[in-house]
Amino acid sequence: MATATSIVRSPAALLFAKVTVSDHKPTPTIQISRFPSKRSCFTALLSSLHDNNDDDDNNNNNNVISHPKPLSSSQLFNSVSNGSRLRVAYQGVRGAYSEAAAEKAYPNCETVPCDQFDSAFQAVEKWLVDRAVLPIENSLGGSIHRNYDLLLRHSLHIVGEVKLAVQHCLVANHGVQLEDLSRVLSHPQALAQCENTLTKIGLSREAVDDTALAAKHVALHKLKDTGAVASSSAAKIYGLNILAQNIQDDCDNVTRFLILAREPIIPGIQNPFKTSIVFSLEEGPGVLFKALAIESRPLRNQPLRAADDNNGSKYFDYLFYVDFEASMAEERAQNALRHLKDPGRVFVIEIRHWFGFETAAVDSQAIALQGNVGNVSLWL
Ligand SMILES: O=C(O)C(=O)C[C@]1(C(=O)O)C=C[C@@H](O)C=C1
Repeated sequence: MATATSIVRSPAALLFAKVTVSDHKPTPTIQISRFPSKRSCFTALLSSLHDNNDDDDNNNNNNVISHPKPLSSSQLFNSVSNGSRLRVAYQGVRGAYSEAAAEKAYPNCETVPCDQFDSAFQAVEKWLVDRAVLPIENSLGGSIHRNYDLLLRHSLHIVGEVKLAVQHCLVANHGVQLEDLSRVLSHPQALAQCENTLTKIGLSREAVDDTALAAKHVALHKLKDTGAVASSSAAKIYGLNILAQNIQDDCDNVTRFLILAREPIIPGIQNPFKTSIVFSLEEGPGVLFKALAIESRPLRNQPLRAADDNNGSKYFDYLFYVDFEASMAEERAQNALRHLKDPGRVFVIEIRHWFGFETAAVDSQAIALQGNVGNVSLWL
């Protein structure tokens, strides 16, 4: 029944979670200093969501900036959702994979770009949007540690998941050839997913907040020596040329996104259900093994994907994330959790959270908000 386990070190600033789905190491990244830091910018209003007077962009503009500005934390205090269409927050700018994931989850939704993951969480909490769709793991790059951390810091509920096949393109301005490029910009996960290809081409890599932002930057600044790893839709939106398609190191490159809402879903048994739990353990040899040696685990012959970090574990507390394919409305899931919490077994210190979400149906609240979208499927 368990499908995934990852281990996250706390405190959050020292997150080193990983899932052993690949031996790819994330590419070391450098933040591009020319990009204004939006992390500390708490001043704009929601009206500027549709405002074209973007600082960096406006000075260098061509026609690529007539898109909503990403929502930043300040806007969260000054605006309200108009409640007409389902509004779904994602991190990034237009053309990011996260936007595609949001549209896959809710085809008729209004997607709302956010500058940071944290802004997307806050946008839901402050009723600016109805849902957030955020990446949590990728089949090549591993866990998105920041979102594991934010899940614990915020009080949102996982109400669904959506998997997106991610096919990266190498994009550049028209007239620029592959041999003109010396560097490439993208999201660190995207750079990691294309590591072999980029190394073969011999491009230096620089990280930005999302793939579409990389494409936008290349277009706005009319860069001749720099390309971006981004989606074909980002290339289209920002008027770039696709130099190479499907450049990820493995053609099966899938990112799993979580769908977050203010209200939890009531566990049911009609549809396939997943439950996510987060717990901490006492230190000691074999405690994780004992915790997961749940007799009621029906698929106990299936190996768990587990990640461990051998360095210095005594200095950190660890949190364990486990997803299992069962609903808390089912006895077997209740037994599994009871087993984890069994005082006779003492090693589970606390179960911090659990989230239940359906894996085969659209969340019904969203259907009500969206109107008639009965044929929508959230799942691959
Ligand atoms: O940069 C984007 O376009 C994103 O949506 C982010 C993100 C990620 O965080 O993993 C999403 C999917 C891909 O795996 C690459 C990047």
